[in-house]
Amino acid sequence: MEPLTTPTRPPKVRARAVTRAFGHGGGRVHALGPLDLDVAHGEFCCVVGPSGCGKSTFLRIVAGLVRPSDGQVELRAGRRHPAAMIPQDYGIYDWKTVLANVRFGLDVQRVPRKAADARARDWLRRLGLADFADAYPAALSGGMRQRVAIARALAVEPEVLLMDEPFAALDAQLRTILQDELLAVCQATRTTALFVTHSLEEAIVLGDRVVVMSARPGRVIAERRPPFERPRTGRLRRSPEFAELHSELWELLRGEVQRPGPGDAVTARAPGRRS
Ligand SMILES: Nc1ncnc2c1ncn2[C@@H]1O[C@H](COP(=O)(O)OP(=O)(O)OP(=O)(O)O)[C@@H](O)[C@H]1O
Repeated sequence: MEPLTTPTRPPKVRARAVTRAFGHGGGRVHALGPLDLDVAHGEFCCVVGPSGCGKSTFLRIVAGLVRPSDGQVELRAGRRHPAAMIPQDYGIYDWKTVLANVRFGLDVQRVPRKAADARARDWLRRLGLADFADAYPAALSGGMRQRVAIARALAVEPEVLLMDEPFAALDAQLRTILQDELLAVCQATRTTALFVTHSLEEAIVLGDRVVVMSARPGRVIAERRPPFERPRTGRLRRSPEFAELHSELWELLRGEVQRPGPGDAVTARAPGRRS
């Protein structure tokens, strides 16, 4: 495995020996770790790994939604609301208009209504939703709902954007378009991003770094830096370097997918966990 790079500034996210187990006794599942990961300021870090290896669990730990069983996660940020998360199901509210959904985080932060409306409308415009501010989510397509979720997360100007397979439910064309849009926005705002995906293609296109996790309990087994300059565009998908990296990472992942994991019913104590 290549060593983690040492950023010149302290990492924005630092995870050390993070483990998480669920359940008790014979039904205890060792879901994650021990996992070490640094994400540098402004870095777009993609995490890939076999299904059930603990990717979402790790993201939720970084978001502060789940506690690790052991280990530490530090999120170095100057603001009160440093991180925003886009969950798999988008997490938008059907009873609120598109504008109110995008403004939601700003309302929670008690940003005055006029300023919050202006910022929300600006994000709607950037994501091509300006004409839908007063619509309700039920009237939107899947891709538009996804854009609302992205706009809502970015409207709070988070220092760290956490995304859990945000494009999983979309068709291939729309996924490509939204990948390019996300890339453009994150490059422009230099937002630090931790992005979980099943798709190697997506990870290579978006990531400054692609981190590969083992089968459950997920640990970092490899990381690669896609050799593409920024600003990037989706055209890099057609380059030989892309194909080469994709095939290398796919071999690594295939080994993990085929590796028999510990049975869910087996008692598995998180390594290093104090009893
Ligand atoms: N709240 C929970 N209670 C019990 N087990 C859980 C809980 N959350 C996750 N797990 C278990 O932890 C393991 C890791 O789950 P997690 O959702 O983090 O994996 P994942 O890598 O994100 O999977 P996928 O790629 O399929 O979304 C799985 O075995 C899952 O069943």
